[in-house]
Amino acid sequence: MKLRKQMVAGNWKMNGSVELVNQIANAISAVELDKVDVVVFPPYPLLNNALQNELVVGAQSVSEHEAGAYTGEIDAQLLAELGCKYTLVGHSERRSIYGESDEVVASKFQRAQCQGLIPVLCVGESEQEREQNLTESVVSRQIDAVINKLGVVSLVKSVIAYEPVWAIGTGKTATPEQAQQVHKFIRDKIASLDDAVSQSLILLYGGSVNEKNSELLFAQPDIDGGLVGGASLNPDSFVNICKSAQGNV
Ligand SMILES: O=C[C@H](O)COP(=O)(O)O
Repeated sequence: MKLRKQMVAGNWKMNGSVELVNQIANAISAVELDKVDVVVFPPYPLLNNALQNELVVGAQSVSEHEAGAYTGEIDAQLLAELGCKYTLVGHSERRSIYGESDEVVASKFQRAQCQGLIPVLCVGESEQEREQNLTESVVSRQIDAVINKLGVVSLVKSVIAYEPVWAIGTGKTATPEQAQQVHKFIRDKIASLDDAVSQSLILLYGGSVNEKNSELLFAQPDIDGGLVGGASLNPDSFVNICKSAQGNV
């Protein structure tokens, strides 16, 4: 039994359709939403459809800037006005493909919170960094960028998703023990600064989560659910993953 309410988030990345929004909305009615928070992160053009279907919704990224001359960027204020509750910040694809630095990610985190959005801060090491035993220092550095800018209390209204880069979209999931080890490291690190913040913080695991491995991953004491990519595009799989989280509460 866990005290923290579990959470399962589906990051659709640059996938999905109006039809998929409808299918997911129908499928989710089978989940006990008092036990697990279910959130979908569709591409921006589908946010409104998802909201109309009464899904809890987040954006996949957000601008660090206030509204203005930033062609192609999306303002946190507008996302909040639309009805989004969450936004991802620092997903590894944003860091590696679009060059988002720890500092930019921390600014996005700040801008999101200023507008009442809950940032889901994504952290995780590459395969090479894991082989060099740098997992803890990489994850620490990524989290410290936020703590140093905004203080540990800023984590109260946030979620952290540990997503080892080598497990994203590869089918190579971290074992429950590997994932738990890093989640415990993160929780202990934050506890050393503020125990209450640490104990209430939702920590998600992401990286090739599917309906076969989710139950064991989510059963780990410091894993509070998952950030699911590929498997969140299949309504049956996504619902089964959500159901595997609801059993822990
Ligand atoms: O945000 C989700 C992660 O990138 C995981 O994606 P994946 O489940 O397809 O490995």
